[in-house]
Amino acid sequence: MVKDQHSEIYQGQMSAMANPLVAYSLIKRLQSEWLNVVYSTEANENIQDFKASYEKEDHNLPKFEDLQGAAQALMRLQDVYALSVNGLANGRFQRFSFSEAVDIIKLNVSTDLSADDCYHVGKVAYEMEDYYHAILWLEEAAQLFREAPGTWNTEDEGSLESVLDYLAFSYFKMGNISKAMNLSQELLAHDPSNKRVSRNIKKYQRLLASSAATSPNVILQRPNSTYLQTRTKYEWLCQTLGSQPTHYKDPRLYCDFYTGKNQMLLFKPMKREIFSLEPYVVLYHSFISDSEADKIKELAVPGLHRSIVASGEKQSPAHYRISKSAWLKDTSHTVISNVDKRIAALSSLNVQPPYAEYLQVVNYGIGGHYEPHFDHATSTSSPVYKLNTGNRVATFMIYLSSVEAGGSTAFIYANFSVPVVKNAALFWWNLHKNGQGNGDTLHAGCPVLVGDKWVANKWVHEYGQEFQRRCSSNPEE
Ligand SMILES: O=C(O)CCC(=O)C(=O)O
Ligand SMILES: [Fe+2]
Repeated sequence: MVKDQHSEIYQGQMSAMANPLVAYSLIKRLQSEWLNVVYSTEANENIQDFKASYEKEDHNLPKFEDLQGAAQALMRLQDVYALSVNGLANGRFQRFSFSEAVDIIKLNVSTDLSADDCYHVGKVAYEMEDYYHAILWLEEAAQLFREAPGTWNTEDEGSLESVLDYLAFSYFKMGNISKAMNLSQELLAHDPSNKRVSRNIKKYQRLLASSAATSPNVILQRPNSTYLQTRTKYEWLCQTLGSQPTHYKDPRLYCDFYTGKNQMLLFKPMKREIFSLEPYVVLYHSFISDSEADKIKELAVPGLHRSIVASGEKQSPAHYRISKSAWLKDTSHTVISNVDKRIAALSSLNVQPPYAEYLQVVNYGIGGHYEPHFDHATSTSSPVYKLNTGNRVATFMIYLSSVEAGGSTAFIYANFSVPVVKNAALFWWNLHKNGQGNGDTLHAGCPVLVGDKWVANKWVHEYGQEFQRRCSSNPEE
């Protein structure tokens, strides 16, 4: 049966993996379900061959932390895009609008999640002591197990009993004792000899009888660990998927063919879309060609590593930036040096090292994101100063791919988001002309809902630009 499910997925195009539900269930099948099947009694025939071939492939298969990451990605998508868990379990991306579930995107390739898939997401949340998500996913798992009583698949790790056990404890932790008791009683009916559950029921009864018990109407709230001061705005900007209609109401935000002061551009003007004046943010359409984008991605693949962020003087991975990245030198290929030349022509900035960093290529996988941040250093000990060429004065960010949904670039305080436009480049100044960081540039890469997002960053530093960008003591400029 598992084999059939695998062939089903492999026969679909690779783009099926762009769907986070397909990606999650495939990772789960390869990580834990294979293991369950290999070590099951059903696998008795040809057991040696079966185990040997599993062990041979083991190092290529996703690890437990990959599965945990995929489950966390689903919960991130659920939160940021306000998706219903029931919709996700049915292979759909739905949001409630006036108490009606509405599809926010329809896909040709999707997959339902099994009861065990939902159980696993719930368990990942439970283990992080995130009872909010645990309850939502375990409720879905319990419902799916209840709908098919007595059926259990070899590849499953969970069962209705295990779901009820975790669910009851999650409700208990959230202060909803009567729910915890009802679920424990349901569990006891399936497993009457379970002494631990009987003891728990007695404890819940005592608590309910005493004044220590809290109201059963405790509201489920998202955990504080995902707290961000700007979260509501960030999520709203992500949900609109870029290009707010209000953006077009201001006549100063226009589109033109830009030639600047550069001869190269006179022959081939650049399509410029002004997104914002304060901070100054513009999108240059068709900044690179499809073949250049493909080449940059190809050059980056061997060097991709989990992205890191500055934390004090050091750099380390962080839950708020989930992606892989690689650095490409201008000398690594003519495509890279040509991109540098084009950036210099457009911005008149000096992008020669060490006045700019190498090109950073970033790939966001399922649920990949970069929460609100500044590109410039906000502390003097930041690694940004390692080049000894000052702070990051400007960002040039090229979209090397499109995405099917999500992944827009949200400017939180400036109140707009830019959709992913393949081959376009987004430019903005990070610093005021007096060298101070511009707080209005706070921005984020929204989680990728469906697709495989690639961008390339070119960060230009302050030094070397003295004649290109004159300083000013006016803090407004
Ligand atoms: O991916 C995006 O849209 C934003 C990326 C970003 O801000 C960064 O890499 O610094
Ligand atoms: Fe950034």
